[in-house]
Amino acid sequence: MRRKRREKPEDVAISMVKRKTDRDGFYVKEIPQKGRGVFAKVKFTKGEFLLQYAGSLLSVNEGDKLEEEEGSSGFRFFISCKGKEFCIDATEERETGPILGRLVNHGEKNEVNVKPSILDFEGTPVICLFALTDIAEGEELLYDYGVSNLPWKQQAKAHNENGSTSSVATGISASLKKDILSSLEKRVSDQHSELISSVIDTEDSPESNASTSDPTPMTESEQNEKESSSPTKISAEGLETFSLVMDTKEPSYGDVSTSDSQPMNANEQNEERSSSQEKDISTIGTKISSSVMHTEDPSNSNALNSDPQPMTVSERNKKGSSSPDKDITVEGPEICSLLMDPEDPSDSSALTSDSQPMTADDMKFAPKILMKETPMKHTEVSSLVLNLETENVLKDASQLLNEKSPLSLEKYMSDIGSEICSLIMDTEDSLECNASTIDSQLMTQDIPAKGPETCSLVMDNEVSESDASTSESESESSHSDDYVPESDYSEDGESYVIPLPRFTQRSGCVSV
Ligand SMILES: C[S@@+](CC[C@H](N)C(=O)[O-])C[C@H]1O[C@@H](n2cnc3c(N)ncnc32)[C@H](O)[C@@H]1O
Repeated sequence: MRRKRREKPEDVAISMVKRKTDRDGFYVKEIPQKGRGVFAKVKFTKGEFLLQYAGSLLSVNEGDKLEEEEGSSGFRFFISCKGKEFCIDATEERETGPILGRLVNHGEKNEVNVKPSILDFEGTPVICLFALTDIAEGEELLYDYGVSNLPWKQQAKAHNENGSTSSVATGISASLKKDILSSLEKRVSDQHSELISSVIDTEDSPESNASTSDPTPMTESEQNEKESSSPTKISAEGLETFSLVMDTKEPSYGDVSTSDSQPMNANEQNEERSSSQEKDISTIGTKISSSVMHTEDPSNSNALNSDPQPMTVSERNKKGSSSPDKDITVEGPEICSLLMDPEDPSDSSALTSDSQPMTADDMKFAPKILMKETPMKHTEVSSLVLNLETENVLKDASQLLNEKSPLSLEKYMSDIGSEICSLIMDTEDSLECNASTIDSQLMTQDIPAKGPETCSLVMDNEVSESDASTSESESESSHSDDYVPESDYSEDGESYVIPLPRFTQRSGCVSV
């Protein structure tokens, strides 16, 4: 008996296109980080027709216009068929018809199991997906979108390399960054109010004063000795010496406290201890976030209005050498200005018009956070990171405060300085990496516009090796069980198949 000849996959494809429906054997599942994906419910053999990528057929100009106006939807593919270019736009989510093809996700070279091809169906190009390998039950269908530097890849890479904070600043548009920033500002400010109330509560409670538990206030000579001693010794003394620890570690601020010729006497020391801890924590949050806000928005004049003791630089100077925070306070505007973009003259108004420099209390925490010079290059990013970190600082400081643990609080505050510096540097690295990503995406975007033959460049680079090695054997075995569509007119002269390299997506799948 003669064995029935197996139907050619492209004929199966055309008959499914005619029926305007998906074939059975697939299901859709949500995948973390990817959205929906299509999975095989049954086994499929290499070469089999799987699904149609159905959408509206547009001219390249129409597709380009939509890309420009709406950004990339992730569902617009620019293809070429018989020397002409088209766009198939599957952005619209349909209820009926072939709806699964558009949900197939991108896969890396080593994971792809699907091959897209373009068939000519009654003069109209259609994208059909064929099995590139045997596909097991439960396997996700994946094909190569033909776009290098896919945005989600960059984001995942940055996330892996730098941790979650960096990814916040990577791959996001300026407007999104602005939104994040303003929402962070709000959160920081809310958190700060919460912290203030918790500090007030803590101060009201007699047993809760962590600093008063210090049993041995220093004498004047002890205090003098302390001023010149090692960071380790100083840091063990208590919170008020925290700025000395930081100053010693950071030479450019060494004069802030070590030049202070008016050490505190024992009473002052005691008083300082009893009030400074909670106050420092609560005010530094406002100051840092306000500095960021001022830097971002010169018109924001009420950010520091709640400061109970604002003093101008000249007021500070008039206060005389008896003021232990004189030197520190004079430094305030300068430090704030580190956050400003030196190349943007409009920024200077933000702080020159601000008559409320940081106080000495603020400086105990501020120098390490503010002094890093790197952020001058990317004020916006720095502010973002500072906002994030301010929020974390406030949260953690609040927790430590609740734990009434001055030493751990001191250590924590000391640690965060360097963490923030490296975060800012990481973020800047990511930003640079992102800039080059955007460049390459723009290049990728330009390539297909130059003509059908250049469309293949993107795909060629990605799949040429594996594809070239299989295409010949595929052609040879085009009528065998292993049949995979080839790049020739079929026997009836109607259906037309273009191999992978002609299939490319014009731009990244996610708007950047
Ligand atoms: C053609 S759609 C695929 C279906 C999509 N997952 C959904 O739920 O609608 C392309 C979009 O899916 C996401 N995507 C596809 N492949 C991905 C991958 N490997 N990793 C992460 N996201 C992916 C991207 O958001 C891309 O813009």
